[in-house]
Amino acid sequence: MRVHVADHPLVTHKLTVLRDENTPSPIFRQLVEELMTLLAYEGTRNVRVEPLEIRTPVAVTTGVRIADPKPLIVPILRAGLGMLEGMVKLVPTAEVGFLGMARNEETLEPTTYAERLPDDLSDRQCFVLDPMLATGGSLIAAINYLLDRGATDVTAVCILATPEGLEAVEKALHGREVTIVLGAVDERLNEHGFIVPGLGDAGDRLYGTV
Ligand SMILES: O=P(O)(O)OC[C@H]1O[C@H](OP(=O)(O)OP(=O)(O)O)[C@H](O)[C@@H]1O
Ligand SMILES: O=c1cc[nH]c(=O)[nH]1
Ligand SMILES: [Mg+2]
Repeated sequence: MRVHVADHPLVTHKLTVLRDENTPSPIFRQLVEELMTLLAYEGTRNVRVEPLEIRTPVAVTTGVRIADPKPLIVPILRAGLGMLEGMVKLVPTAEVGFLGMARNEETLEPTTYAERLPDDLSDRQCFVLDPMLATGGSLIAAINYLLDRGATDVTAVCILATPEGLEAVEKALHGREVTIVLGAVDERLNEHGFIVPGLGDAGDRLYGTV
């Protein structure tokens, strides 16, 4: 498992405002989108491209374009939906699939309540979006879903993670290679399965629910 933690003052600045309990939903949503765009820059470092010859007003030159089949972006509903716009801004030709997952707040076990993905993912670069990696249960379920469909190239982008969650994901992968791009690794998981210091419940803060 490759883990990349963004080390950039703009990310830390935006994260600080995001964590603040006084930040209202509209600003929270905007910041999640902006943070995603910053993390997408790192997350798409290995996006597949193919050569493309073009003519500038001065000369013919060879550049690149994003290769077919296009990358597949998979936001995990609900909270991952807040990251989608930030990602498609950078990769507008990507296809979008969906996984709906909810964690039981007592057992902390995730259940999958919705799925809309291509059947065969064997040749797709997949980008999973979820702001929170807490126990790791939801991300493990999402990654397993994609691997079971044949995916071999999976990158997860999360805003916050815990050391415990990262360890759980690595253990569950049994050596299969996945990349995880993060805004920050927080201190720990608390007894209620929340990230400390974290930002609270990302879905509730994005969508104004309590
Ligand atoms: O690492 P875990 O312990 O599995 O926790 C992380 C999950 O919890 C949150 O979703 P939640 O279940 O609250 O659903 P929501 O996005 O609809 O609020 C979050 O967006 C992750 O999917
Ligand atoms: O801290 C946490 C943990 C799981 N899900 C969240 O939204 N926040
Ligand atoms: Mg939630």
